[in-house]
Order: sequence, then C-alpha cells, then structure tokens
Amino acid sequence: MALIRKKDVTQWLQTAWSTKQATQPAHDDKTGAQIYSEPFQICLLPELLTQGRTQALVHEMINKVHWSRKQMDLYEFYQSTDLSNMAECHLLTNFLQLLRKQVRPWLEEVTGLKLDYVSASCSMYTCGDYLLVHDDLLKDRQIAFIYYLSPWEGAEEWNEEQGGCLEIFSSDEQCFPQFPVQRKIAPKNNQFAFFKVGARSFHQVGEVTTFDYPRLTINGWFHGATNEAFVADSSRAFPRLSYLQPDINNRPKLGLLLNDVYLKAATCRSIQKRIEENSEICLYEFFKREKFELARAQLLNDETLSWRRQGPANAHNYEVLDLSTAKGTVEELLQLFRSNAMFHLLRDFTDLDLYGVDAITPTCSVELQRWSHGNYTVLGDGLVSEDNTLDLVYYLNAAEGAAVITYLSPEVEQRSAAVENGQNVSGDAEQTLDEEMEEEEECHDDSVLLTITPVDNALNIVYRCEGTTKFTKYVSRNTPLDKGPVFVISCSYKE
Ligand SMILES: O=C(O)CCC(=O)C(=O)O
Ligand SMILES: [Fe+2]
Repeated sequence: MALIRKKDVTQWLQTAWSTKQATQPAHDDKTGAQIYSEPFQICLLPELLTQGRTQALVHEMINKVHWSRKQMDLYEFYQSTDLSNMAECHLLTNFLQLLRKQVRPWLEEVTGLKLDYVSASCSMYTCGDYLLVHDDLLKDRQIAFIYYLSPWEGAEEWNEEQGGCLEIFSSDEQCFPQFPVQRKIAPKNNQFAFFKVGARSFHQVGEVTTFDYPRLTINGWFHGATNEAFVADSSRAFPRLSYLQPDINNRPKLGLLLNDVYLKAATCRSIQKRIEENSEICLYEFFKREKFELARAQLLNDETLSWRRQGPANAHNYEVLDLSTAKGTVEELLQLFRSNAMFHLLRDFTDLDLYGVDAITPTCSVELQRWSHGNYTVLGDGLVSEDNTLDLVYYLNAAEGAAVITYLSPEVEQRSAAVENGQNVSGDAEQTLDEEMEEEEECHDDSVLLTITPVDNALNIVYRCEGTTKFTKYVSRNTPLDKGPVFVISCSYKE
C-alpha cells in the first residue's frame, strides 16, 4: 500500500491521468507507475502490497477459495464468488477492505470520478483458458481493475510464450474493436492495473499457454453513476450477413458432384421426415469422395486463394475466402451452394419454399471459412436469426474440437444460462449439487439445442427458428491441428 499513500505519486498520476498525452506512456521513475494513453487510458501500478504479502494471498486462493468453472462463447476460466462473500478467507476479506477504504478514495482523487462501491472476485486461468474481446460496459461500472498475483520464482513477470496477457484493442469510428491487438500487458506479480470503462475500452485475456502456473488475479469494478456510454451502447449493432438470390446462370450437374444416394427420391423423403422431426440432420459423405479430396487439397495448397480476417474483434475472428479468387473444384462447390439446383434439392430435403411457384424471394448467403488456433465467433445480434433459416455447414480437413458450432435457444438470457456448460460431467460432482445448482443445470440443458461435431465431407443441415443463436467455439492451442486449418462452408437459406 506504500505507493498509493505517497502524496507526490498521487499528484503525478492525477496530472498524467487528466492530460491526455500522445502515444508515449507517462512513466514515474521513482515508483515505476505508468499510464498508457493509447488506444485508451490504462494505469499500471507495480508493488501494490508490501513485499512478501502475495505468497500468503495465493496460498489462500489455492487452498480455501471455491472455484467454479465458467464456460461460454466468450470465456473459459475459473472464478470465485464475490470477495464480500468469503468470510472464511481472511486475507481476501482484508484485501476487499483495502479496496473499499483506501483504493476507492484514492482512485476518486486520481480520476476525478465519484465511486460508490466496489465488486471484486478472484479469477484463475489455466492452460487453454481465455476471455475474448469485451468492453466491460455494464450499468454503473466506472473503473475496471485487475490485481495480478504470480509470486513464483522466475515467473514474477510472464513472458510472451506463457500467454495470458491483458490485450488491448483500438476501435473504429463506430466503436468496433479492430485487429490486430494494439498493446499487451503481461501478468506481473503485485501489479495493479485500472482503466475507465467506456464505449472503446475493448480488451481480452489472451489464452494461457503455460502448464507451469495458473494466471491468478483479483479483479472487478468500482461502481458509480450509470455509465453514459452504457446507455448509448444499446443502439450499437453487429454487422449482418448479406443474402443473395440464387444464381440462375450457373447450372452445375448434381450427379457429377454429389454422392448418388442423396439424389434418390427415397433418400429425400427420409431426410425430409427426419428434418421435420428433429430440425437437423447430418449427411455423411455428401460429395463424391474424389471431389471432396480435390477441394481439400486445393484449400490446403493453393496460394492464389485470398483470405481475409473477418472482424469486428468482439464478434468474430476467422478468415473468409475472397470468393472471386476461387477456382477449380473449390469454385465448383461454392457455385453449387448458390445455384438453383441447390435451392431445388433443399426444397426436396425440407419442403421449404426455396424453389418452385411458391418460392417468392428465396435467398442465401455463402461463406468459405478457414479456422486456426485462436479463432472464434461469439454470440451477438448478427448471429441471431431474424427469420426462420436453413443453415448448411460442410467441413473439409476437419479436426476434433476445432470449429465446433453450438446452437442456443432464444428464450433464456443466453450468457448466464449456458455459463455452466460442460460442468459436472463426473457423477461425484453431480451428487454434491444443491437444488439451486440443479435448476441452473436444467436451464443450461434447455438452452443448448444442438452441437455440431466436425466431420470431413459431412453436410449438416439445421433448420433454425427466429431468435435462435449460434457460436463457433474458440479454438484453443490445445486443439491439435497437425493436418492444417479446418475449412467450413457455411450457408444460410431463407424462403
Ligand atoms: O484479467 C485481466 O487481465 C482482465 C480481466 C477482464 O477483463 C475481466 O474480467 O473483465
Ligand atoms: Fe474485462
């Protein structure tokens, strides 16, 4: 606590915080305190507690804190309850008192903001864990803070190979975060970081890539008046897919591309029945094997194909093919998905008005995606279907656990509902659940409608109702991609 008690440091920070300098960080030589001003203001204070106190705190975190696994589109890590709810953890309770009694008034002085109360919890990220791009904007959050704990010898400050940096994004005119990451702040023992929450405070926790240590923090927010940016934020929307009419000029011969079995009338009837009952089906070996192999080889080897990263960073991170550079078998397959023949076939598979006299304005969107480590999509308006849609998902060079798609039902508050996803698979844990937890489990089971497992040359067909949402899970570095990236042809059709 020595640092924030020093009057001259406080004054220096106050001045540095209120004067927005150019890109150079302001740095106090005596204390090592720093303020970055770009892309948004962040302050780093080294040595918050007196030497040697962090070990005991970490000991308490590891031995006494009850951790729950948080797992959703946006994150995967362990979190504790709020520090105000930890009577048995004396050091953490003391830490909360320090935040309330000393840090809060001090931050008011430094930032000039009125801060009423603090909420804080402990977080633990183990190898493969992450927290994707977000802005922290919620109601009355004014200042976000993170206190880093890493008291292990030789690991007091993490290096690039260990991952787990706090990564900072800049944003465009419409306040959408942009790739690439602008600044990385590595975990450093006993360092306290804070920033003002606003419409541009985009940040993430990069995937932890070391098995040696967990990334431990005490983090949370100082709350005050309702954040003005939060009010404005509600009108901000994600970009949406663009839909096109079927391409009538292009007449692919289905018989040359598709596995013959899918063209038989009897097969079409069973597919239709199955989709009617289950809203989904997976058609294995959809294209002729040689077509699939040709397309896969081309996707892996053809350097004239042009890929671009699809942002904004708070919505998705994967590459899409510039369709104008497609040729050969890849082009053939892509053209097929937009062709009248495909609309016709899908009508036969589903009985939807995608073809024929009752089809007034059938449309589709087609995208060829390339998935590698670190790629993801998150839930958001852009992925909520406004109308009923028929989705097709076709994998090439599939790998277990990469580009897995989850569909969620519309009714429940999505993020909190599926937070416990994947929890309590072991029977032991199940038995110790209290009733309240069981209710949460049920809620989660209800909200996950379907998970698509990647299989080579399989065409997944999903009929989704209005309001249904989906995301493609973050591909962690623990997912083996020895055979190269995974390719996904993702299409949506509307009547
Ligand atoms: O741990 C960090 O560095 C940031 C955590 C964070 O952004 C959050 O919990 O909202
Ligand atoms: Fe955050």
